[in-house]
Amino acid sequence: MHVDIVSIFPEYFRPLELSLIGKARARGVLDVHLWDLRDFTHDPHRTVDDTPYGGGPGMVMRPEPWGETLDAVRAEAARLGVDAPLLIVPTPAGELLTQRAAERYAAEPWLAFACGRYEGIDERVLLDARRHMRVEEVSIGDYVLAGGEAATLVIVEAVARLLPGVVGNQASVLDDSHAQGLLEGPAYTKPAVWRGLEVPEVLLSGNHAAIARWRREQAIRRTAVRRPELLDALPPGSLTPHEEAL
Ligand SMILES: COc1ccc2nc(C(=O)O)sc2c1
Repeated sequence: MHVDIVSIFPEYFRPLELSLIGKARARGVLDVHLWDLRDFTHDPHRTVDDTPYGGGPGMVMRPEPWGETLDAVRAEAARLGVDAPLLIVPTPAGELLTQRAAERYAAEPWLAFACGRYEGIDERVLLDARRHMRVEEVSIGDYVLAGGEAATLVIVEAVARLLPGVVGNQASVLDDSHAQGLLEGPAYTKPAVWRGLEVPEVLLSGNHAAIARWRREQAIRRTAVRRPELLDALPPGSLTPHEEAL
């Protein structure tokens, strides 16, 4: 997968050189190209923002540098044989990111991210981008960040870990919270007793069927308490009558 990230803070993405994603990049599973928006300005101060039409607080990101940068991103994608990357624009006004969306993004050959700052990007940038690319406006939660960079890091990590070969044990990806529409239950490791706290006996029993049953029940109970709406969203018949009663 190829990922383009446009930002005025490309150094914000140093974390993508570390750990799982850094290793995936070193192995060629993932290719990340950072674009500095200021490289596509033409004034001495490399200006990327201006006051909002209609007044109001803060500044809005100017359309010209964005238009030129996204043209360059598209040209690079075309040069490498991709007719149009999916452009993801993190914004508080976006659709909420879900695991299903991350799975959909993981199937794309090429993702581009437009990281806004200030009060956002001139709307015409998105309108123009939609003439040439699929564009999705995405939020990572019901809170507001200072810009799209942190959200882009979250989305890239949620997507990259789904790519084959990135996470060593692919089975662990399938059992993660939200992977099956449920929250993960509690996990334990050695020692069997720590500060007087014991590991649940079933996990020491070696009875794999009982362990699997216990883990699923724990996941259902935790989901029912913390995120009941996820249970409501499960496909009909996902829970047995016994599990429904938990
Ligand atoms: C100006 O660009 C921004 C500002 C805040 C913000 N908050 C996000 C979120 O997903 O919470 S994405 C995002 C982009």
